[in-house]
Amino acid sequence: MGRYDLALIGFGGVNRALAELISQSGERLAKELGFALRVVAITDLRAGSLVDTDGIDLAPLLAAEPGELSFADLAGGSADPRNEWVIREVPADIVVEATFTNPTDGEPALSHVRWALESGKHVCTTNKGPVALAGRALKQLAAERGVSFEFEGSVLSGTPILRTAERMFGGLEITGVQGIMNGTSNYILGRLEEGIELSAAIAEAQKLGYAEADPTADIEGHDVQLKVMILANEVLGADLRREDVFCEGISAITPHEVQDAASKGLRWKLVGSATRYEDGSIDARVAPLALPAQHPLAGISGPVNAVVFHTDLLGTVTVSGPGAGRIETAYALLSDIIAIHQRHADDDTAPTRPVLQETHRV
Ligand SMILES: NC(=O)C1=CN([C@@H]2O[C@H](COP(=O)(O)OP(=O)(O)OC[C@H]3O[C@@H](n4cnc5c(N)ncnc54)[C@H](O)[C@@H]3O)[C@@H](O)[C@H]2O)C=CC1
Ligand SMILES: N[C@@H](CC=O)C(=O)O
Repeated sequence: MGRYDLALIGFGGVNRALAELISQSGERLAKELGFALRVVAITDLRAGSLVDTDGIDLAPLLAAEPGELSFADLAGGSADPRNEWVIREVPADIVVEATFTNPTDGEPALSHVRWALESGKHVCTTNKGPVALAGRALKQLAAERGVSFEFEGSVLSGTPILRTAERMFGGLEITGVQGIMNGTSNYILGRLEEGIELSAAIAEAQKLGYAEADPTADIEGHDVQLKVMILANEVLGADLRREDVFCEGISAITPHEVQDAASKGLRWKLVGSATRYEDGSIDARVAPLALPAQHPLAGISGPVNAVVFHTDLLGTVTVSGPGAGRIETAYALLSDIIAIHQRHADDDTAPTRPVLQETHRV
């Protein structure tokens, strides 16, 4: 049976959940999927870096409280994340990028992805920054190096919206997308409706693992802005920059407004949309809307998200499922790894790496 060696960049909620999945269910998954997974490197801003090309023993790391983890005193460990060295030099097959999303310039995640692709390694990421701001260039780089760049978790977490559109909508013309694409703000709007204060609702979303490290991105709509860019670029063939997407968040909406709307049968939702017009122009925006109960997005509650695709032959098609959550997003990474396997398992031109044991090949 083949095996993929992984380098995890960022060891917060999502990559820890992936490590847990590998540690607890690795054998079952290997039987089902036909390949094993092993973690050979982890880097984290706070914990440092840890490398073991024979495979890191994940159980003791997962037993430690996230805030207390330090790799400095472990064999193969350092207090320094050494991201570039780890990404370029450690013989991993797949680099799994799950550091903070930076909506302004995508860094440093953008560099992490670029270094990995330049080194001939596959990349999967849940980080929206590199995908939204440089997706086209990164896909080009991946194609040149004969590797994959996968990012299913960048929109709707583990709900396979990008792959559904790519693989299942052949022959359809998609003219627009409209959706609830942020679990945190949707969860918060629901809690405001129940009478919870904004600050308390944000704290809950953080504890549940839905919110960004800086929840401003969730509240002010920047997270959805990136997701609209990704969807429009992937599904509508657009090439949007951030300034092309109008953005207004939910920070100005009061609990009273949410409750008042609910009493009139309306639900406030943070809606992202992109519409392609006949002249080829695209209108893309993020804004809170008070939706009537019969709208397909009005009943989407909590961290659940949904996207309505407008198509020529089917009318509207709605995909709905988890939009945030550590385990749900780790599943997106697993689905990316499966996609890499499906695409490359038969490659006889696997990229060469500096230190490559035969067992690293799949
Ligand atoms: N949590 C969720 O529901 C979802 C998260 N995402 C995205 O996935 C990524 C990870 O999310 P979480 O794990 O929830 O975030 P998190 O904040 O729990 O973890 C991020 C980790 O990255 C580390 N980090 C930050 N900068 C680093 C650097 N330069 N080098 C090494 N490590 C670095 C931090 O120390 C932290 O441990 C984010 O980009 C987020 O936007 C995407 C979909 C859903
Ligand atoms: N903070 C984001 C996480 C997923 O992208 C959200 O709440 O949707």
